[in-house]
Amino acid sequence: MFKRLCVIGTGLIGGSIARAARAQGLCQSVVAYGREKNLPNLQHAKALGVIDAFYTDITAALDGVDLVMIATPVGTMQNIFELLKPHWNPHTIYSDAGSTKGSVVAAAQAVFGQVPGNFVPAHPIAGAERSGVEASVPDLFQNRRLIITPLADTDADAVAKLTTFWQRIGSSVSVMSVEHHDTVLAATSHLPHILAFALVGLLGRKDEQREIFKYAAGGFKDFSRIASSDPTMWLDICLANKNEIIPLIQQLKDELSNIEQLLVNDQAEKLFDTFTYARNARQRFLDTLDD
Ligand SMILES: NC(=O)C1=CN([C@@H]2O[C@H](COP(=O)(O)OP(=O)(O)OC[C@H]3O[C@@H](n4cnc5c(N)ncnc54)[C@H](O)[C@@H]3O)[C@@H](O)[C@H]2O)C=CC1
Ligand SMILES: O=C(O)C(=O)Cc1ccc(O)cc1
Repeated sequence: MFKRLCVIGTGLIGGSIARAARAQGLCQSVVAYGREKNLPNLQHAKALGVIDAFYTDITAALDGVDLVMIATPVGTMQNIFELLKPHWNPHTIYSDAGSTKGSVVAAAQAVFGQVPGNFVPAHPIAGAERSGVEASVPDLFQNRRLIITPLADTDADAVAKLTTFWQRIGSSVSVMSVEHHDTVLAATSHLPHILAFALVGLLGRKDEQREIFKYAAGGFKDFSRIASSDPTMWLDICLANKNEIIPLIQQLKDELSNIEQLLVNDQAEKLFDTFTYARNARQRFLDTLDD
C-alpha cells in the first residue's frame, strides 16, 4: 500500500502504528525521525523490530517516504510542521494521531498559511495510560475507532487511502468536523482524565493514602488507572482544548453540588433518581455503541 512509512514520535501510538502497519504488510519499510536526546528510545525501537532505521536528520528520514505519521504530543505539532515544511512533498500523505484536532489544524495553518491538502488530520480512539515504544503493540487499534477530521480542501484520495490504512489495522473509521471532534472528545476523554487526576491527587494528599490505595475496590482501581497517564501529553491536550473543557468542568461542579445538597437535605428519593438517570443513560449509550 505504501513504500515507506516515516513515524515522527516513536512512542505508544507511533510504535503501535509502525508495528500494526508491518504486521498487516501495509508498507515495505518503516523509518523514524527523532531528536538527538531521544536516541536511546530510537535505538530501543530498532532493537525491538518496530522500525527498520532511524534518523535525527529530517532530510534523511523523509527520503523515499510516501506516508508520514506524526505521533508526538499535540503541543509539539507546530514545531513538527516547521521541520517538515521545507521538504513538503505533494505526492506524500501526511497525517497525525493527536488527541485534539483544532490545535493541530491551527498549527498547520500557522506554518503553511493554508493547511496542505495532503495533510489528513486524524485521531485513533485507542490507547492506554502507558507511554513509550516499550508499551506499543500491533493490535492496539483492533476493534477501535479512528476519527478523521478533513477540511474542505483535504485531498479526497488521501482521505480514502488513509481510511483503508486504518481499516486494515483494525479500526472503524468515522469522519467528522474538527470542531465536533473537539467538543465530543472534551466530554468523553479530556474531562474524565482531568477528573481522574483531580480525584487521585485529592486522595493521594490525604494522610490515610496508604489505606485508600490498599483497599481500593474495583471502581476506584478502574477509574484511577487513567491518572497514570503521561502528564506532558495531558498538559498539551488540556491547554489545546481548554475552551471546550472549562465549561464542562463548571457543569461537573454543578452536578457535584447538586448531589451534595441532596445529601445535606436527606433527599433520598431525588438522589435515587439522579443515580438511576445516570445508570439508564449509560445503558442507552452502550445499546447504541454498535451504530
Ligand atoms: N496515549 C494514548 O492513549 C493516545 C495518544 N494519542 C496522541 O498520540 C500522540 C502520541 O502519544 P503517545 O504515543 O501516547 O506518547 P508517547 O510519549 O508514548 O510518545 C511520544 C513520542 O514523541 C517523541 N517526541 C516528543 N516531542 C518530539 C519532537 N519535538 N520531535 C520528535 N519527537 C518528539 C517522544 O520522544 C516520544 O517518543 C499524542 O499527540 C497523543 O495526544 C492519541 C490517542 C491515544
Ligand atoms: O487509557 C485510556 O483509557 C484512554 O482513554 C487512552 C486514550 C488517551 C488519549 C486519547 O486521545 C485516546 C485514548
